[in-house]
Amino acid sequence: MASSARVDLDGNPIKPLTICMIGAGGFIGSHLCEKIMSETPHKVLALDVYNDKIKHLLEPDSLPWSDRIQFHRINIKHDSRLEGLIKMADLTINLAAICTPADYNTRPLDTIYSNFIDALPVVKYCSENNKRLIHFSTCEVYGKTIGAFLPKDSPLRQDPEYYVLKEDVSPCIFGPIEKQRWSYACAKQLIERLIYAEGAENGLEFTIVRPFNWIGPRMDFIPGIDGPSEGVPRVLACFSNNLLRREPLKLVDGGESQRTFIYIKDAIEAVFLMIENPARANGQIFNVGNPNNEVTVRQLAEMMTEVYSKVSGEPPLEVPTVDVTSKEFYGVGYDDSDKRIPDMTIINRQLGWNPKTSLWDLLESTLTYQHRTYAEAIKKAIAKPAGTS
Ligand SMILES: NC(=O)c1ccc[n+]([C@@H]2O[C@H](COP(=O)([O-])OP(=O)(O)OC[C@H]3O[C@@H](n4cnc5c(N)ncnc54)[C@H](O)[C@@H]3O)[C@@H](O)[C@H]2O)c1
Ligand SMILES: O=c1ccn([C@@H]2O[C@H](COP(=O)(O)OP(=O)(O)O[C@H]3OC[C@@H](O)[C@H](O)[C@H]3O)[C@@H](O)[C@H]2O)c(=O)[nH]1
Repeated sequence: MASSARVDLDGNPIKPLTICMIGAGGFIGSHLCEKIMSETPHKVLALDVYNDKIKHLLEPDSLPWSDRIQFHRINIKHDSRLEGLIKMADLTINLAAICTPADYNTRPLDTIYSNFIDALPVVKYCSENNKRLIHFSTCEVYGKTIGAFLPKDSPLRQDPEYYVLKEDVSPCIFGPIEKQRWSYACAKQLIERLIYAEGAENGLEFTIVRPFNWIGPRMDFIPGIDGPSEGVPRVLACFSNNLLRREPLKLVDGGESQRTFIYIKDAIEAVFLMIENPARANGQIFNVGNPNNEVTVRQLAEMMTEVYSKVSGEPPLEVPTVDVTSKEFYGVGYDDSDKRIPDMTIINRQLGWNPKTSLWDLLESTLTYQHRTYAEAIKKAIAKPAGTS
């Protein structure tokens, strides 16, 4: 229910905002728009090249929030309407980016342009027009952990000092230039530094968000169903696709890398607190993740296999996983983050936020969605003889 009697964490009333959301048609944007429409009186100017994931919020005109959301089909690379839309808003949230690892080493130029060059005018227009900016960076700016460089049997590898990632302490550790995987992380790091400098020198009011593997419904695409057959999405969609097609899940380089996964709905709560508590969020860089949900990619594959079997009623495959090299899977120039545990001190102190959902529970609701949304379409696609349309 939209209500104008909302209060912030300090008990002050929150005035209705106009938010210019760039990349609103993506995974995170769609969840943010959904919650803003159903729970607040705020208006959204939704900018993206696509709107499939927010169609349900735009049509029909009779929706209760139809006067509070406007879609603008804009490519921010070249559209003179961008500054005008930023000027119309109180706050800009920039989500637009190429952010799938399969692109970082195969399309490094597009990746660097998208994550750095294309974000420049957004930062400039916010700064020049005294508009607040919430910019989406990434946990990848930390790169590898210090612990990754210790001998395998070093007891220091167990010491959190060597692996927990802290916004104001941890270094950013990337591989060599020929490992083009780091094109994304490096571009994101430089735009963070630029935003920080705009804050320091020109008084830009900013918040930087570093998401740690947010997952849930509507993430990426299922190859051959609502995205290209040869496309490689992020791991949730890769493994969902394998499960839906009853193929073994592919473990890159043994599936030894570790990640912490957070449910999109928990993470969106954190973004809401940032939106509505500018005095506590301005000038801050926030890790947003769930340190309690750590697994290796192999463990993720095993858990997803078990959960999918439960929600679909289909028995798991006898051989549920298969090993592939990163060169086979991603091509030359791939590299990986070894481990990603977010430190939560700053977000706890500033916003009092904590994630809630366990990995099992978030996989259960997400895979239920994947099964309901895609199982029939996959069956039809598989039944169709090759070459027919
Ligand atoms: N999902 C995660 O776990 C995660 C982790 C770390 C960082 N992030 C960051 O969060 C942001 C959003 O991620 P997401 O998971 O929603 O990705 P997404 O790909 O689903 O969303 C990005 C959206 O930006 C749009 N976009 C890209 N370039 C554009 C352009 N030139 N003009 C207009 N629109 C453009 C895309 O069409 C897409 O809808 C990105 O900046 C990403 O780097 C996400
Ligand atoms: O089929 C697959 C897909 C992926 N993987 C592995 O699973 C791990 C996670 O892969 P993801 O595709 O989710 O991407 P990563 O976690 O490496 O990076 C992500 O991190 C945060 C964001 O900035 C981006 O969304 C993305 O860069 C990697 O180790 C990858 O090699 C597999 O083993 N099999």
